Amino acid sequence: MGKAIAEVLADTGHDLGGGVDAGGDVASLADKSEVLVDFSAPGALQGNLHAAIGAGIPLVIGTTGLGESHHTAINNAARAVPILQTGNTSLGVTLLAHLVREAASKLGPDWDIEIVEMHHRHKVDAPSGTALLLGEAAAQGRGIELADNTESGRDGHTVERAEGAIGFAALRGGTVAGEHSVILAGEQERLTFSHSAENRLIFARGAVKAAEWLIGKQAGRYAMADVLGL
Ligand SMILES: NC(=O)C1=CN([C@@H]2O[C@H](COP(=O)(O)OP(=O)(O)OC[C@H]3O[C@@H](n4cnc5c(N)ncnc54)[C@H](OP(=O)(O)O)[C@@H]3O)[C@@H](O)[C@H]2O)C=CC1
Ligand SMILES: O=C(O)C1=N[C@H](C(=O)O)C[C@H](O)C1
Repeated sequence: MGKAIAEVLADTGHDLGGGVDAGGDVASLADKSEVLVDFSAPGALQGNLHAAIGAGIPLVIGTTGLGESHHTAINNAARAVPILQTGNTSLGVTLLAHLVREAASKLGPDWDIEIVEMHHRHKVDAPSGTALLLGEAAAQGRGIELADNTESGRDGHTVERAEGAIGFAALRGGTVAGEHSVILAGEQERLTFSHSAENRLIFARGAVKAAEWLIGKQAGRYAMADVLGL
């Protein structure tokens, strides 16, 4: 993603302050930057939050595989600086989440919701951040807590799917940039909402747009839907 963002920045005329890999000096980078963009690994989050707060600059977080403690740390840091965190920076997925929330709010709990995703062989986290974002949108539409209604990886199950559950299935292979489908399965009918990322540049473009939008905002936690006015 670092390379994709550098490519987009070159096209938009922004200056790239630099980049850090694991063990890099993110605090020094933040000190000479207007905004930080994080596509790395959950282990880098704490250092990135400290760097953004230390420099008093906004932070865009695209890193996935975040757990509850990471989200608590983001919420705390967002009291000091503006932070936008999202499992997917693309325009298409942001709109898709909006549509899924709407559909789930209109259809009753007898419509089972399953989320299927496929990514390249190098991806380490599952389900993807996007799948979780879409699951969260479906749960919000349905008025339930995702954490209490998730079925993920049914290997070894000998029971029926739990009523009202939101199911997740993850496939990995090849060079797939990102495929997501949300299936709403009712009695004798089925609705499928899908998004296909043909290239990683869509995520980079969205991240740059988010960074541009975040500069000058008040401290707080933001999402891609705020950038797109959804
Ligand atoms: N929100 C979105 O729209 C998208 C999110 N992503 C997410 O972004 C993340 C990165 O994806 P991708 O670019 O494919 O991954 P890569 O593995 O290609 O790159 C990760 C980069 O982060 C660096 N890194 C790893 N750990 C740390 C650390 N502790 N401190 C600082 N840097 C670190 C790595 O450095 P080194 O090489 O030294 O290990 C590497 O440069 C993933 O979580 C992915 O799911 C990806 C695409 C879109
Ligand atoms: O790791 C990736 O490649 C991607 N990660 C994000 C995710 O976890 O959903 C976004 C996109 O699907 C690509």
